[in-house]
This record gives sequence, C-alpha cells and structure tokens, in this order.
Amino acid sequence: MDAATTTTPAVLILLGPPGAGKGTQARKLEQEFGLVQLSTGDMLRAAVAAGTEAGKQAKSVMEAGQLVSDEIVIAILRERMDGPDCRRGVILDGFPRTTVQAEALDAMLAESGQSVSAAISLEVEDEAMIERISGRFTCATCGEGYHDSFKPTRVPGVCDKCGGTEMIRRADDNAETVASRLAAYHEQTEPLIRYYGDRGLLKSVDAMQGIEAVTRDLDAIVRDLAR
Ligand SMILES: Nc1ncnc2c1ncn2[C@@H]1O[C@H](COP(=O)(O)OP(=O)(O)O)[C@@H](O)[C@H]1O
Repeated sequence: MDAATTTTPAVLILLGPPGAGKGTQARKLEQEFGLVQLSTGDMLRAAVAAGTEAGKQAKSVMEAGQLVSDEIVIAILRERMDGPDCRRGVILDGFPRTTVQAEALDAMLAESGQSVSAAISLEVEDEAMIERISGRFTCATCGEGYHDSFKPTRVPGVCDKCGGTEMIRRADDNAETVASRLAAYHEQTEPLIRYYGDRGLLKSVDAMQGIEAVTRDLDAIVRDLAR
C-alpha cells in the first residue's frame, strides 16, 4: 500500500503503558506503510543528550518516571510535525499522554485540515510490563532492541541481530522508575482511551500476544482504515 495515496490514514496514535511494545510496533508500521514514526520519548532523550534547554528540564523528570510538562512536549512535537517527511503520514508513539496533549494535537492538526485517523490501544497487564522492562536491553553495536524476557531461548547478553555483546539499558528502565511510569500511565494517559472512544477513533489490540501476532493485528487495523 502506498502511504502517499489519500486512502492511507495520516495520523495514527499508539496508546499503551511503558513496555507495551509501542516503539517496536511503530517501527514495523513505519516500514510496512511508509509512515513516519514520531516518538516523543526518543525526541526527549535526544534533547537530553544534546543538552538543550528542554533537555535540561526534562532529564530529572524522566529519570523519576514522571511526565515531562505538556508545554515542552507539545513544542517538541509541533516542531517535528512541521517536517516535510511527516506529510506521508505519522505514527505517534508516546504522544499524546495527557488530555491537554490530545486537545493540543487536535488543534494542531485542524490548522492543516487534518485529524486523528485512529488511536490504537495496546492492551497489557501491569505485571507483564514490569517483567518486560526489567529484561529490556539495547545492543550498543547495532541499536536494536534486545528483550530477554520476550525470547527466553536467546543466548544471554548476545544480540541476535549482529552478535554484539555490549548491552545498554535506558536510564529509566529500573524497578522504581517503572512503577512511577506505570502510575503516571494509569492516572494521566489511560483517560485518553475514553477520549478517543468517545470520538469513535479507538481500536484495541491484545498486546500480551507475541510481537508477530500484535503486528498482524495492527496491520489488519491499518489496512481496514485505509479502505
Ligand atoms: N508525551 C509525553 N508527555 C510527557 N512526557 C513524555 C512524553 N513522551 C515521553 N515522555 C517522557 O519520556 C519518558 C520515556 O518515554 P518513552 O520513551 O515513550 O517510554 P515508555 O513508553 O517506555 O515509558 C517518559 O517516562 C516521560 O518522562
């Protein structure tokens, strides 16, 4: 399917708690449908690494597992959405995370005559999240995710993509921070399920399934939307 055709949904939102697989699935949708993945988490980590003003403010908030201010995140997303590549259509991964952000997104899109195509909720249980995140590592050599707990047959500490042996862990992927991130999700982000449900835009996927099964369900939803 060609994402440049008008039949492809232009703005997809992936909703779900930390560790639900939003990033993994967004990258697959990006390849499959030619959409652009926009991860506010990645943008914020880049801002922290670059030491920008927004990054300086975000750093300690992220390390505590809390949400960065709506003002900062909305500004970062708005700037990125202006990129010409975003005209192909976008998958928002990690945004919106509050009702204020959802309203800002609606207003931002309305300025260019666009609207949200669908919000897809990746549904998972809290216990599974904690387990997944504590087994989440990234290969330092190729940058691919290395999720121990997803694939118990893997050789521990060896990347199955490139054989690299140096694994890095995100600063906020530790037990205390994960608990705060889950709490922030339930309090501030979960209300968005109702927000998009009320607007007839909500779709749900059982994200307790394996990665391939979740991808299959997401593909079916996106193809259906494009019809
Ligand atoms: N839309 C957002 N609003 C506020 N904070 C955000 C947003 N997106 C990302 N963040 C910050 O970045 C952190 C990491 O986000 P992300 O990479 O999406 O990971 P995860 O979904 O695993 O929590 C969050 O815990 C939060 O501090």
